[in-house]
Amino acid sequence: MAVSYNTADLLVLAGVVVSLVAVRLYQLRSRKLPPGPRASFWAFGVNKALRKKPTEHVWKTFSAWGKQYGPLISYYLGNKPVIVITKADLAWELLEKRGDIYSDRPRQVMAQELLSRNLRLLGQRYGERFKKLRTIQTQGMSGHQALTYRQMQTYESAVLMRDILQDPAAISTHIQRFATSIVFSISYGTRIQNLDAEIVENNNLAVNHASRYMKPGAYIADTYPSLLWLPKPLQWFRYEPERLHKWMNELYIKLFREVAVKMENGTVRECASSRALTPGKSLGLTETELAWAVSAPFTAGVDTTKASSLVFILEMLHHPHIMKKAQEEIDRVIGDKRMPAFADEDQLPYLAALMKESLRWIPIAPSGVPHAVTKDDYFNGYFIPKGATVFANLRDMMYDPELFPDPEVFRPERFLDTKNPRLIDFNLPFGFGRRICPGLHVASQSLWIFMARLLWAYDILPALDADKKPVLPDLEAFVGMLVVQPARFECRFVPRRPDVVTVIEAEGLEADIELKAWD
Ligand code: HEM
Repeated sequence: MAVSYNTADLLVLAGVVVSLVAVRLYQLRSRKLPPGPRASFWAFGVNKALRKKPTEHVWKTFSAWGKQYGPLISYYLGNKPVIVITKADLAWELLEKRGDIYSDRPRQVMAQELLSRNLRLLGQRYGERFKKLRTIQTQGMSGHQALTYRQMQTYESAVLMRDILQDPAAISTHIQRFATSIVFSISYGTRIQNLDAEIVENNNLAVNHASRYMKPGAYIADTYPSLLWLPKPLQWFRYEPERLHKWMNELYIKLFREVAVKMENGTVRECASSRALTPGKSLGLTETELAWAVSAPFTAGVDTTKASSLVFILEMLHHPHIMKKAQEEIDRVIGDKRMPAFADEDQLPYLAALMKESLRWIPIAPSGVPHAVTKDDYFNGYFIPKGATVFANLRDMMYDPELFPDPEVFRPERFLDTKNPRLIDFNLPFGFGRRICPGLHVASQSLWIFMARLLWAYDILPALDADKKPVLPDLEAFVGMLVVQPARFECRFVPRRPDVVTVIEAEGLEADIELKAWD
């Protein structure tokens, strides 16, 4: 039945809309948002401090604002309120304890809606689909499940130590291969021997596109989503992400279907894809949703592991006395006839503390990954409006003198002496609440075995200049946006004893044989 409206109906409708908008604007103006910079009218709501240098790391701006306005800050991006938290206890209070309303991600027109069609977990809006996609991750990477990857991580780290021996200058590439192979084995049951493989290049490209589109304030459609009301042919900004989406979709589905074929042939190695393809385990998700779900470890797990490993090397170059102390512990427990293994973990408390301090001193996700709030909320007398983006500026939290006295000092002992359960079980680098990094157990295992074996095998020494003087890499030179890593630097890896080489070669050979099961 056709419905017709008369002028009076339309006027009433317009009146209701205008009243609702007016009430909302009144609420936003009259309720007290946390303090912070306010953009001028002529800045069209885009804060000038963030506009000036779009490539500058936002955590630095947030940090400066924290000093000026306090630990809870607000500003506007377009007409969207953004909250920034710079103290961990406030973040735990909001993002963890009130996780039922602080677990959304901000609306991302470019990265999530156009490029990923709401399929990528990292930017996934909170809701039923998120819960299912997240379950796929937690099932595949829980603390318990992560234990089953230790064997593969042990062998991959043996290969990594041998790669460093053979070509130390290519350390960054070796670590990337190590990290890539681990996440690929977890997702698809297949290892990666060579980064030149087309499938790796394509996945890297997909990740690069995703992080490019996630940059806050970089795209006008993110600041002004109302541009989506334009007729489609006039939405110039959607063509490229939509074209890339099609390509990414084909990539992820192809990888997923290859596992299905292996399952039919009985040649599959258990992995996230095979579990998702097992009858009764798909949680009612479509093939496309599952294919994107199992791709998540690649998106979020390669750059992060690589960045943390490079950061560790950088920190050891700047703190040789701490490297020595950790090596003394390792030598005492392990000796020189074999490399450290996961079974030694409990006997290496200093190494465990060193790993935590390494993640604290240079957090590789310095401004965290933004959450969003799904209901109006009040905190400490401030109003936090529904829909606000919420950044937890991890870099500030790691340098909070109340939590970490003398925060500028690199001192692993702070994690040995502590009785604070938050520092004993230190997952602050991995985020908060229902969005906490689901890969944290896998990542911690990769980092632990890498650090243990690297320190057992090598002295990490600065590069030498033409006059044979040591050159320390710059601690301020970092590249990246959401995840940052040290700008390219040079250093030397010197085998600590002649028999180290023999052990590395023998364990490398054994790893080659054992890893054939993942080929
Ligand atoms: C040292 C290495 C790593 C660090 C520091 C790290 C850190 C983080 C952080 C801060 C978040 C956002 C949490 C939040 O929103 O509150 C995150 C999310 C995520 N991480 Fe990691 N991560 C690491 C390694 C990994 C690895 C190895 C994997 C997979 C194997 C992984 C998979 C993910 C996924 C899938 C998400 C998105 C979760 C969601 O949005 O619900 N991460 N990570």
